[in-house]
Amino acid sequence: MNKEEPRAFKVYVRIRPPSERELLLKQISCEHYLRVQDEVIWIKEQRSSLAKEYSYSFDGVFTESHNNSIVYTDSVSLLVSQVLQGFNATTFAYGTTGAGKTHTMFGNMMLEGVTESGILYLALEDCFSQINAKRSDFILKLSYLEIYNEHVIDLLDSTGKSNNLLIVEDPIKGIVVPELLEYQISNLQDAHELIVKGNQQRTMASTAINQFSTRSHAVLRITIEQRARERNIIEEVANSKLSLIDLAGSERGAATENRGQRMVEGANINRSLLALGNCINILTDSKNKGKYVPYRDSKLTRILKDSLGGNTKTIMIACISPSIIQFEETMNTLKYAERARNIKNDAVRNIKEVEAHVSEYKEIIQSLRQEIEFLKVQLNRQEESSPKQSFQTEQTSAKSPIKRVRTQAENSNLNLDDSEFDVFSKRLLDNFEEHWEIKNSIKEIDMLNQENNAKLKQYIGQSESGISNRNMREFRNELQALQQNIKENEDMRNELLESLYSNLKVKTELQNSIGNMKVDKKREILELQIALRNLKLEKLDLHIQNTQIKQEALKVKQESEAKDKIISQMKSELDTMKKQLTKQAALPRRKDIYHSASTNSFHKAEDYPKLQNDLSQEFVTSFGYVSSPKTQKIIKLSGLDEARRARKLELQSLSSSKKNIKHQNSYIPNHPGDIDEVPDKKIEVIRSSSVSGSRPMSSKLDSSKNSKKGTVVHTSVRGVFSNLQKANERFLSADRRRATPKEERPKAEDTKIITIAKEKTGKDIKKKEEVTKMNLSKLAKSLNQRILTAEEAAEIVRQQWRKKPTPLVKISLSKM
Ligand SMILES: Nc1ncnc2c1ncn2[C@@H]1O[C@H](COP(=O)(O)OP(=O)(O)OP(=O)(O)O)[C@@H](O)[C@H]1O
Repeated sequence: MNKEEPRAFKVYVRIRPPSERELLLKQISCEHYLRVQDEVIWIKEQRSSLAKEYSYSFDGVFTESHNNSIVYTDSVSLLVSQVLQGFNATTFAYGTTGAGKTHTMFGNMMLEGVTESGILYLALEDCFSQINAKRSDFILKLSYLEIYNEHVIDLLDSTGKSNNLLIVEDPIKGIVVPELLEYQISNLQDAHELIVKGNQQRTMASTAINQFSTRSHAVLRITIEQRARERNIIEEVANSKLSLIDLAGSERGAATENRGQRMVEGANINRSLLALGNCINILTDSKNKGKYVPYRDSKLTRILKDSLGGNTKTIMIACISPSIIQFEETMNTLKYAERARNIKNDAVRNIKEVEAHVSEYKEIIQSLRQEIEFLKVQLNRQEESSPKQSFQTEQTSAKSPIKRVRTQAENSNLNLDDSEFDVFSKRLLDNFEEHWEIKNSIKEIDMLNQENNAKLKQYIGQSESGISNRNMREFRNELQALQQNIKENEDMRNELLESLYSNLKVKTELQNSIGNMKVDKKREILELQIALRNLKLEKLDLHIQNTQIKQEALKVKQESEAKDKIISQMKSELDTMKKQLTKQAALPRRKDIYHSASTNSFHKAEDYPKLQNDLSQEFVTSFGYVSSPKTQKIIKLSGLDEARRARKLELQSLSSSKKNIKHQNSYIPNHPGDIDEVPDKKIEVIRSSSVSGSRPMSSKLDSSKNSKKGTVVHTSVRGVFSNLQKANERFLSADRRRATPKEERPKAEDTKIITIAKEKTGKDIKKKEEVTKMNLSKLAKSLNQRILTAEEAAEIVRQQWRKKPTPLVKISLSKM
């Protein structure tokens, strides 16, 4: 089993051993029906001897010979260490009823005399032993809930009052159930006691398939707060959560033979598993980016939202039966599980979604508040009005689209007994909550489609401006998928609007019934229940607002820190620039020193590293003149454009002060120190550039003006000399610019090159760089010049080197 794979969503399959009943009824023939090969399961159709065999691949497959301990070590154990590093993690067992989910998660803890611990217990054990070995302080809290018939119930609240809790998407903590009880645990024993307590409350029943069938989804959650123990370490707090989930089993009505309450449970279980399947289907297809994921379709998918498309490392253990009778169910589970492997958990997306929800909540709560107000007004009105005003039609509110039609039957005073009242109250609150969920879903779709439409605009803009090198087919597919998703989101929105309409109809009926209630006390209770729900929402709203404010404050703080960093960077750049300018002002003096230090105008070899350092700085600042594309990029990246501009101005003023310098043959001096001292001596034309470089084309052409014979245009120097040669070139380039009067500066020459190149090659050339990209030899030939080979150039350098024992290095070629 590959434990090191970085995927955040992994799927394992577990085949349980055959039960006594299955063996008795000879429903097992594993060798023909199910085959396991490493991480692949082969399943054979049973219809004929030529039946097809299908294969499904997973992150691991466990067979009947693997007990819970092996399953844990090879799959979930890695999650525990990750949770202790600060990651969120979830493990859930999935499968049909009786496939072994509860056994996998709890072992036979639910039964008398535990013989095999489940993954949940093993994970906690591991957690505590790892914590003890760590040098941090941990605070562990445990909560335990079940989702039964679409209600969230706190299994640790023995009063039984926490039976319909709200699920909220907290901007920081992710999915939470704020009213859920959390108990701090400090050892395994504490955890065990709480789990046993919770299990006693869990809804279980006997079905035709499973004697101890769990009829609800159970979510055990451990939240972990971690602080470094050492005092000298900056205090960091890591919060993470480990969720261990035992899902209720999917089931076919016919197979379970369920009736009455069991059937209602089954329908709800199937509904939530169907919703889970729908979410998985959308999340696993890359074409579905931007498509609405209906997490709100069930409480299960709401709770699992973090674990499916969010910032959580998740392991799904799909449990299957070895019985041939379960062929269809096993096939479905395997298909479902293999598909789930493609889920990609994406932390960034999750955070973004959470942020978007905060403002939505406020609006929805506001509208709910208005509705409750309306409800209260209606109740008051009802009290005031005579009971004999029986048949009437009225508008519920100026803004509300619902027309309230009261039937005679409704008007006959409602006298509910206590159990009827409870059912009524439950219907009312369910309706209230459904309303909330539908409205949230619509808001989410609207937001998503807003984003999608903005993307669509971008796509269309792209196609209008023409996609140069992009694969057209790929582009069209993406565009099509986006359009399709927008449309499907719209369809979903329309469906939700219909549901909202039905919800409002039911709500109107319920409101009417409240109005007709005979016993004032009961009416009051209902009113209070609604008010309570409303208050809870307000509390949540405040909490979310508070979190949002904190987040914004944090963002502002981070932004201002980033700004401070930029400012200090800019300051240090400014300092560097100032230093360079000071150096520049002192340059004539430095030239004198260089010159007088060596009678033959060359520097001593030992001066070279220092010189090279000085030169490279000058080279950078005289960027406008020397323009190797790589250097340009580096300079741009380092943000020195500004420095360059300032430097340019400085150079301009320097060169204008030298306007009177007499230049004899070429604008290229032999050496920095030569300009003032030896204006009349024969000046050597210095060429140094790599063939592929874009540098001093201007000098080449200029020097070739008077020449008919092959004047050297380019020399190519490689090997040991190339670095020295480049440094020399930089030196000369920087100096050349300073020494060259404005009118002779390469800019004009660049234009000249381009013009000549254009004439000679017939190509439309706009930039100097383009000239170098052209066939240089062709250009050189047309200009009656030739390019030196690398060997020739190297030889020239070697000769120079031999002649002068301590040269800086330069390639000095006389004009022919
Ligand atoms: N790996 C296993 N080893 C031994 N017995 C197992 C194993 N898996 C399941 N069983 C047994 O099979 C029966 C059904 O298992 P379990 O209750 O775990 O199924 P389930 O998938 O949770 O069903 P439901 O969805 O109805 O709750 C139980 O008696 C259980 O002890």
